[in-house]
Amino acid sequence: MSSEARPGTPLIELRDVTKVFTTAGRGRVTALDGIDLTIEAGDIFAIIGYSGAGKSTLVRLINALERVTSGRVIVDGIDLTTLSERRLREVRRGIGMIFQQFNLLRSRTVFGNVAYPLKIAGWSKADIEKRVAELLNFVGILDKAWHYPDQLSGGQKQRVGIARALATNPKILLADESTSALDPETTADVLRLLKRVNTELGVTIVVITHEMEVVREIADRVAVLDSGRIIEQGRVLDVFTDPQHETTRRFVGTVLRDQPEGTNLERIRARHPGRLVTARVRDDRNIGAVLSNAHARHGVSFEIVYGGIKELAGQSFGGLTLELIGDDSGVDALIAELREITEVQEVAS
Ligand SMILES: Nc1ncnc2c1ncn2[C@@H]1O[C@H](COP(=O)(O)OP(=O)(O)OP(=O)(O)O)[C@@H](O)[C@H]1O
Repeated sequence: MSSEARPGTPLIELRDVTKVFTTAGRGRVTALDGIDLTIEAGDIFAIIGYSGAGKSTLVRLINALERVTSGRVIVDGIDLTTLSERRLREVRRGIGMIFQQFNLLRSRTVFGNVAYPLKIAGWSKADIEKRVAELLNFVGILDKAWHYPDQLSGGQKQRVGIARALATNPKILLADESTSALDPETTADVLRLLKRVNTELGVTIVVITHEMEVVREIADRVAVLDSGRIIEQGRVLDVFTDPQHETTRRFVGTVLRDQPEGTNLERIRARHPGRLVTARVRDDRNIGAVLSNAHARHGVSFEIVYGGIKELAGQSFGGLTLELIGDDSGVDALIAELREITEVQEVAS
């Protein structure tokens, strides 16, 4: 791999990639079907999908642990589909990887785990010591250098995993469900560390996840994978704001929880008999101005009955459910006015 990849230039490209497994029990399984994907240098790119969508297969094609059935995988300008096994091993050295279950060597200390890839790469003892100290300092566990993995918490183990993955200065870090085994607070710590890996070290990160919260926290761009196909991709803000596909809407819904459902909705209904609407809230859509004039203009008052607003790519984003109290024509007029600036959904009674 060349040593420089300029931000904004394509670093990982999949062109019309299909991967078919032939199995004894299920016959031919199409794990990936016509995938077109470009990941640019400097990005944190998330690939999200439910179990079986094809995420792991996609990762294994990027680090050349699997070969495509058809199509091309180009990493840093090199077409992996044409390379010999020996050359593929070299390419793999430029790609770090972290895992859900950390995959540390239990018989080695933290130092030994991080030193391992450097030994294999033939580094001198002095260089290894210097590099490992630097890495452990960066991930914040220098004081644990002589501990064994079993003596560490999940978050500390993943820090070791990150230090080990970065040891040989890879340009790309693949994070496969890297926070799925961690509690929410530790997840947030590890995601913050990955963000530093991206901004301070310039490493391009591909995050594989089934959790939209992870995408919201860390990613610049996202591709949604469903049954081996990419059904949607783009900037995280755009995908969250305007999801096109039902699967994407379900993922977005898991993060925002901004619309009342089920027993929540029943409880709200029992207390608020008026018409209920959910309005999309975004920094650039000032629904407050319309609502503050609602009584004067339409004879309608309102009560906020439910809401979920999150920070996303530096903006506030979410939904507010309002009970609108007034006669039907006034409420209709207010909804029409709100719809001029944002999406408004009437909650079915
Ligand atoms: N080596 C294999 N042999 C046969 N079928 C496979 C193989 N690897 C994956 N598959 C199949 O390909 C499809 C996609 O699997 P994959 O593991 O890539 O999905 P995933 O999104 O990573 O799911 P999970 O989150 O459960 O790991 C599934 O139907 C799976 O059974």
